[in-house]
Amino acid sequence: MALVAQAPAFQRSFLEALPAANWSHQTGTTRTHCWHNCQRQKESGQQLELRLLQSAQRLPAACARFKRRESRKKDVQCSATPRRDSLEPESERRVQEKAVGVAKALGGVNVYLVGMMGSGKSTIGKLLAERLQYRFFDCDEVIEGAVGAPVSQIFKENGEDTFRKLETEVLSQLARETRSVISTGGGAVLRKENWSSMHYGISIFLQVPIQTLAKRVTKNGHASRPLLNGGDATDESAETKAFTRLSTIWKDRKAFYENADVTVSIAGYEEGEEEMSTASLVEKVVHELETLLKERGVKKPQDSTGWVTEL
Ligand SMILES: Nc1ncnc2c1ncn2[C@@H]1O[C@H](COP(=O)(O)OP(=O)(O)O)[C@@H](O)[C@H]1O
Ligand SMILES: O=C(O)C1=C[C@@H](OP(=O)(O)O)[C@@H](O)[C@H](O)C1
Repeated sequence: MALVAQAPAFQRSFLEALPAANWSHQTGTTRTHCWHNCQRQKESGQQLELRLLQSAQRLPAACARFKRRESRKKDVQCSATPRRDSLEPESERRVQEKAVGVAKALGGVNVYLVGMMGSGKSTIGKLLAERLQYRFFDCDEVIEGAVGAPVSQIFKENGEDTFRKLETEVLSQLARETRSVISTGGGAVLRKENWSSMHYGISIFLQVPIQTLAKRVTKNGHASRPLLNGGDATDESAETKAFTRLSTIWKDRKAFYENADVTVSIAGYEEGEEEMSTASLVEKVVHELETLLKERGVKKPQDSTGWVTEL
């Protein structure tokens, strides 16, 4: 336990939270896995502790890398291609003006996006961050950067519980940031500790009909979403299977998502009708944020020239 005892507080709690002998690590260019290694090599407890310490140390570095990368970005690249219409010039002017006012009124407070997998947290999060002139973090990507393995692999080889502990650690670190939009994983709402982090900021629940989610995740393939049990995206019934699985997950999580400060729903379009464009959705999110700030009685922010932002 020597290394654990010497580690700084955050790393100590992180190390203690992780199940022993259940971790992924890199050796040179070949990724191997502790669990299998332990079986084969019967590694000593100290070697394992060293590995865990190294992984824990990579978390702040992964957050920092993410921060640098995002701040360098000029154009936001979305992972797929949802309709990203530009708004009419007048709407564009109005929403941008509104976003400036909202960002001032937020005073650096973080915005967390929660919602089911495929609800658009990453896509909308990046665009919202652009509008607010905030940085953008995707929790899953920060975890993947720290561990050096995709989420699906962490689930498969280390188990969901280990992933959830990492997710909690990342959220607690990101809560120390300011002026950030944070896209959480779909299951982040399940843990009370995560809400302790998210309650430092404002949480927005992106509510999307299950049928739409099923279509989106099937189109994307399930590889990156282990909870959908790796259904084959080319299988004709894949969407039906995804719908069934997502419906069960939704039933278990509905109440947790409803803890969010704001709900932005894209329900309301009919079968066959096109999905709401991302630009309109971000406009809606900015509007809901403004409404919330007004309800909370946030004072109209005033800049040094005495100009008052109209909320
Ligand atoms: N408003 C939208 N209209 C159409 N497709 C969308 C929209 N928002 C997201 N998508 C698509 O849905 C999929 C899942 O989006 P993503 O942002 O990765 O969701 P999440 O981060 O919540 O899992 C992606 O292929 C994305 O392009
Ligand atoms: O719903 C969930 O429990 C999960 C959602 C995923 O994130 P997205 O919501 O970004 O797909 C990812 O964190 C992991 O596969 C677990």
